[in-house]
Amino acid sequence: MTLATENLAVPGRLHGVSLSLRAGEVTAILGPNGAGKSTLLSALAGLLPGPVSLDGNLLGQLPASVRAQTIGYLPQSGEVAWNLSVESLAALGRLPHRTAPAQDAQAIDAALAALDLDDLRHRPVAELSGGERARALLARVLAGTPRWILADEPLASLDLAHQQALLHRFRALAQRGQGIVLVLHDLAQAMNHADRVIVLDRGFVVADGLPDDVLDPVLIEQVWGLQAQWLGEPGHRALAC
Ligand SMILES: Nc1ncnc2c1ncn2[C@@H]1O[C@H](COP(=O)(O)OP(=O)(O)OP(=O)(O)O)[C@@H](O)[C@H]1O
Repeated sequence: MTLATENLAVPGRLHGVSLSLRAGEVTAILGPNGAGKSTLLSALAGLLPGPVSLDGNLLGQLPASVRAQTIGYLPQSGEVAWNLSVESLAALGRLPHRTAPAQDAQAIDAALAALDLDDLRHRPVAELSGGERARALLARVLAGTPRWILADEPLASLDLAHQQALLHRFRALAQRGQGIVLVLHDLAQAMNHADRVIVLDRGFVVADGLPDDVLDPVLIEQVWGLQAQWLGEPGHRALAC
């Protein structure tokens, strides 16, 4: 099960990106502001033109319904166009499916529980805090039970406890065979929770591999311009700058 691209170029934004992502793994896409992370994620989701393939089939040639069932995409912006309830927002994740109401309800309940939204399920999204709204938007993605979850900075506005819970949830989903692709800024989260990291700089992939191999102080200084060193034990590392 792969989501792959070959020589992907978006003028001025991405240059000759080739990679093959594997389901069952948590992949973190890292890089400074403007490096091209969101552009890459939206291209992988099929939202920009480019040669992206799912298990060898070009995304553009797959029916829209199959793409929508298979890839769940969480954009960086936390905007919600309509003032739906949290539950109704999550239910939008079921639209690509034609399953029985009971099955839909089960998927929605599971997504709301996973995001700690049970108590907020009837609340209009306009009356949520930023972090609550971010969790509600992610619930929509989880409710769709997609094989691939592509999430752009899903942890950005969450408190520490919800960040940890979500990282563990992503791990559990990967263990069940889903492909998890996260744009992150926190290198320690990538180091501790990703199976693979891809580092972008000015539109180029400059590193791709195991977190421990890729995120060495030399690369961090080269890409982020920071002198840093890792502290702590594997799985619980912290970055001192
Ligand atoms: N719609 C667009 N049209 C043209 N250029 C864009 C567009 N969106 C982003 N860019 C530019 O493309 C480059 C990559 O942007 P992108 O949003 O992919 O970066 P990013 O790595 O996700 O950054 P950040 O960490 O700030 O979210 C930037 O130089 C940005 O200014």
